[in-house]
Amino acid sequence: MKRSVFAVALNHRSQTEAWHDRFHQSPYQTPPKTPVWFIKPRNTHRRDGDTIALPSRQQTFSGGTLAVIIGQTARKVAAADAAAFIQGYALANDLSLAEESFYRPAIKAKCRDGFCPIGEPAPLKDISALEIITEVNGVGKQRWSTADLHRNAAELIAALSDFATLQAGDVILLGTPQQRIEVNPGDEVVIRAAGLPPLHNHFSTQAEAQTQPEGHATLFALGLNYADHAAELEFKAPEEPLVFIKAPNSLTGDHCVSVRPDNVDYMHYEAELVVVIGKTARNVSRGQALEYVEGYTLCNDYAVRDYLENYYRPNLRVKSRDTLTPLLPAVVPRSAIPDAQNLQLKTFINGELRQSGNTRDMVFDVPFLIAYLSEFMTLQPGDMIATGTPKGLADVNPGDEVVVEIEGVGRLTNRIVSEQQFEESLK
Ligand SMILES: O=C(O)C/C(=C\C=C(/O)C(=O)O)C(=O)O
Ligand SMILES: [Mg+2]
Repeated sequence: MKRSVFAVALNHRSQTEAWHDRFHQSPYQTPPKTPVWFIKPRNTHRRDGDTIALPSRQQTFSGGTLAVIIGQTARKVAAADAAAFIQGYALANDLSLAEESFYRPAIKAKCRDGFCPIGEPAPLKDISALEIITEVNGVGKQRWSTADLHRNAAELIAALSDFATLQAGDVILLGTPQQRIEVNPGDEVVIRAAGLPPLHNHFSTQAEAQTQPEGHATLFALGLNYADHAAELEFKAPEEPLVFIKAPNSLTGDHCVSVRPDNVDYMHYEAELVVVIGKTARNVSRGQALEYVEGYTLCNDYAVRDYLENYYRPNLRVKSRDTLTPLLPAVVPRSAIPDAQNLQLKTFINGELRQSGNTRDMVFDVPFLIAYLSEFMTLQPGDMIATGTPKGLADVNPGDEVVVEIEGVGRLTNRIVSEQQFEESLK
């Protein structure tokens, strides 16, 4: 089944208590006002009974949690109505390396292969104070209650479905306490809760042979991968790639509309070269990286910057809203693009050139990005990397026609509509 697994950080009281002082200092300044969403992409998905390979040099921590399984399309659902959109619940493990920062997406810590096993679902009537128990090698190591979450399942469905349409089979992980449980090769971990099938996983140094995972292809995106763009947002160019993941609900195609939320000041277009992975890539060197590229396309990585908070920047509310990622479906084969690091990118608003740059100015080039990601996770055929945007951001408004273009790759047109126009088009 194709499904998106959304997860929320900092939803357990013990986490916000532990981070309280840090969240009043730089770069955070204030505690988060909205849920801090992240995505567990398909390479992390595993099932009950699967063996999970642990990274060799870093300590991994278990994060037993409850997964809410969505039963029907959910869009702008009020918390009071959310129960009708829940098909059931399952136990899950939001595995992670140590959480040292909440400032940028913790892809390296949370999105490693196998870092999200989810058990079999079951209906449950009341999850308001469900005890989630973690046992390692038969010994109880942790017990926590969903009563200690800041937001319950209904409130999270309401918050997420406000900007992201959820589909049947999508999953929301409710969060974990600050204290996590170490897991080591050889461990048997069982997550239990009354009324749900337990989730058993064996941990090892060896990965089991994986078939092509089910689930949506992952669209990785780069933040601030052009130094001139970083400067215009008053950032320094990054020293390590800033990777985030765009949720599938945000994707649209050529000649589609993108919705500008009401009452915002900054909806920015971003023309980006997109690399499409052609074959499974794990621990690929820079020298070999291009052999794993099927071809190239382009996207417009819209951002509603009013919604930026200094947590998991950029949060899904900024970049993964419905309709905010127009993507050209046609992929130009790698053989047709002799040098992906010398392509002109342009954005036109109502025919006027507003953004212009060249892929030669990427801070981290395509081979580097493939080598970097494949060092800690497996890239699968169909996965994509949106490589960041150059300088030249400007606000767009309902009625604007936005064209992004990359020489030799294509031209992608879309139109901005207001929320009201969009709602009317759905009737
Ligand atoms: O959103 C921001 O302000 C910066 C950012 C992401 C930027 C891009 O998507 C881009 O440079 O293409 C971030 O990760 O904070
Ligand atoms: Mg971008």
